Amino acid sequence: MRIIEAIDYEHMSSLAARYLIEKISTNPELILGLATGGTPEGTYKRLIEDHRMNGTSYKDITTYNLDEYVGFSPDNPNSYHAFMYKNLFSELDIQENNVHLPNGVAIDLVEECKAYEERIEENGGIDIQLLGMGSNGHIGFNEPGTSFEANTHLVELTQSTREANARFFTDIEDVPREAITMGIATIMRSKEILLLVSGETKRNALKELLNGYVRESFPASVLNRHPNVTIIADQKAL
Ligand SMILES: O=P(O)(O)OC[C@H]1O[C@](O)(CO)[C@@H](O)[C@@H]1O
Repeated sequence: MRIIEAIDYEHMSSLAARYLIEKISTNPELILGLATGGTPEGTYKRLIEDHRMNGTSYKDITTYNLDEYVGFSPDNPNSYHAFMYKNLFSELDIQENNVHLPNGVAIDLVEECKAYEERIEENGGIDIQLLGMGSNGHIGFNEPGTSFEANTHLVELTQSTREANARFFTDIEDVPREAITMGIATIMRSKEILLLVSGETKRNALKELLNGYVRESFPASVLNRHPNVTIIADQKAL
């Protein structure tokens, strides 16, 4: 596990963007795993800036997002589909057919999870997965206690995650109770992982991850078993 120390959120975002741009430049057909939440927003801003200024192209890039709320269709402004289009995709030359997120309004949600997993496999797997981490150690929406064997699946969100995500909603009651998420096993099959950690609220979680004790009660600890993980963390988190 490599750790890159950033001065602050802005610096972390610049380093992460540069890291991804280099990967995209080396492999224009990269299969990129993406995350939502506050952590990667700054990185996405910088990818957009670079696309405008330097013309880095995404036309042959394929993306798979980690998760989506159950019951939210792509046109719901609080869906992760909408988040990704607003914060990244609408500003890039990415092809809509190459963008993948779980369908939170699928009639058969279990079948949707299976199909999502299969699509990733058929594409040859994720080359690099961008991750944030919840303060309880969740990655994607894999809450503490999730089996490390889990593939893409349906989850019930914990109260702490709903509270943390309530800032994106007008009322906590509007935060969904269920989501579809890539599983820990899905994430671990990525060839490479880039984890971003910023701020004091993540300091304890990062400490837990770095102490190397791997356990299902702290999902991010599984990253200690992955052969190719880079963490970019800012000073407040370190
Ligand atoms: O980046 P944030 O908003 O702190 O969230 C942490 C993690 O929790 C999630 O919101 C759950 O999916 C991830 O998208 C994110 O990486």
